Amino acid sequence: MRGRANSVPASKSGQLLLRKNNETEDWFAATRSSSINILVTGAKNVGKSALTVRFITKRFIGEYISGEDMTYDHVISEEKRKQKIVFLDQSNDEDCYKKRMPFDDQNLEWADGIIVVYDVGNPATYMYALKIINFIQNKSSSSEDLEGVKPILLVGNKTDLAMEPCSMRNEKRN
Ligand SMILES: Nc1nc2c(ncn2[C@@H]2O[C@H](COP(=O)(O)OP(=O)(O)OP(=O)(O)O)[C@@H](O)[C@H]2O)c(=O)[nH]1
Repeated sequence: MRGRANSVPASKSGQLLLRKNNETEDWFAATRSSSINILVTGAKNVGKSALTVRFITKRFIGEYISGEDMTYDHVISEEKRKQKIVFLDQSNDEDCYKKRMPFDDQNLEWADGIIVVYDVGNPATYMYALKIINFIQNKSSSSEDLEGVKPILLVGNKTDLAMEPCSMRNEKRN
């Protein structure tokens, strides 16, 4: 564990409630009816937790729990209307490329949308992300439980690292 969950600040626009993922059947049922649910998935170490916390707090911070499944509750307010969004951030393990998928059917049924993250500097994580998207699309079209095709967002993360050699080259030129 690299982060300190208690020091994650609340966002100005809503509430950040972060907890270790210990959801039960009741938790799935309750959140399905009361919130917009987002599954965050992808290869290990691509920045799933960092990206989720950055979206909620608007800042890149190192103070979050990494390497564990987590859920984050976030409330957004728009025109006096409040909407709760729950993120399920699933940690992956070293053997993730060998395993079929990092989530189960229940996770997929629960999700209203899926964010698939890859590291722009690591092609293997991109190939894995495509595999995940392919799996979800095939599953959605063949399963009645999934209620049609879910929106999927493919996100390339760690762009700052990918740009580094280029900007260093430019500095040398100037
Ligand atoms: N430079 C840089 N580092 C990042 C970025 N996003 C995440 N990291 C770092 O990458 C490492 C992994 O980030 P996590 O958010 O824990 O990755 P994860 O995908 O949740 O990892 P697992 O839970 O182990 O599957 C951490 O050291 C982060 O600080 C980014 O955009 N840029």
